[in-house]
Amino acid sequence: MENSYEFLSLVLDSITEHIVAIDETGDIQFVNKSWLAFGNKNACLIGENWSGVNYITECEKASALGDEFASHAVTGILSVIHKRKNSFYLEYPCHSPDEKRWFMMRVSPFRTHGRNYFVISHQNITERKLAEEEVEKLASLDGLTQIANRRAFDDFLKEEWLRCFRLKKTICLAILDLDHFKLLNDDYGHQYGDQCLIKVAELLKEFTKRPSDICARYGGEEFVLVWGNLSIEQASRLLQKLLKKIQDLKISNKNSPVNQYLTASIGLAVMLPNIENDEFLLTNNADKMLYKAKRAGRNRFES
Ligand SMILES: Nc1nc2c(ncn2[C@@H]2O[C@H](COP(=O)(O)OP(=O)(O)OP(=O)(O)O)[C@@H](O)[C@H]2O)c(=O)[nH]1
Repeated sequence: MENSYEFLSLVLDSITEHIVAIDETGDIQFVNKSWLAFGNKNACLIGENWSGVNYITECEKASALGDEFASHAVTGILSVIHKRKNSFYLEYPCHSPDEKRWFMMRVSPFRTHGRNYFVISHQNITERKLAEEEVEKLASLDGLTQIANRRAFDDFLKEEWLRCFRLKKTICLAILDLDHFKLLNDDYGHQYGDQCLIKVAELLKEFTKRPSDICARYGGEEFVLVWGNLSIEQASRLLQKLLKKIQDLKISNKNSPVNQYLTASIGLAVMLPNIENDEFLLTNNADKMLYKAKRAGRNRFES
């Protein structure tokens, strides 16, 4: 009984991985129940009518429609069929309209009755992928304010700099430092200070909404904003508004010589990326402008 076709196909039908076996030409020879059930649930073109269907041709059709993972799958399957690789695996997204899903596809060969066959299995790896996404997100966020941290900011700036270089567009960078924050901490306590940092970060998000923008906690009571493809005039208008909005938060800082409410100083720099400058120079310039704003009396921006 244990060696019978019925017994073995029941075993294959009981596992959750979607399994399909093909021959050297790509023609489907066997599918398990999970593979059929997934196809039926997801309106796949091949269902119960799998006999005589060529798996590689179907992947090529999907690839021609722009599915880049189908194209990788074809390359991988052929590399095992042509013995360039012993096995192949590929992780790919397969999101449905209402849930995120990822699968891992594995291709392994076997030989029987003088012919070569290939098992292609698809395993749902969504749980692992979601956990990885969460870890990635946590690693790029500042723990207190939940906006980007310095590391994520550095990565973003590098990318955005290159993008503006290619597009020949200016990029603006502003470093914002809260004024007399030490007095605020001393007068109202560190926890109050923490809440203020959270409120300011929330506000900065409002000013950096495009995909080419970012706000980040640069360290302590210092924040940084980047706007790709923005002119200095546009950035200046945004910063005027931002300075006002920070004061409008009405966060008490009673002993500040600048204002009874929390204020900020900002250094703004703009550059048209080219081969003679880089993002570090942009940051340095903004830093110098911040210093100028502090010396000029705070609660202002300089560029
Ligand atoms: N509550 C809180 N305070 C912080 C945090 N990080 C840095 N600080 C405080 O921010 C203050 C920064 O002080 P300074 O560098 O002297 O600057 P400042 O008092 O803001 O003065 P200016 O920048 O010159 O206007 C220090 O008291 C730090 O302890 C934080 O995460 N939470």
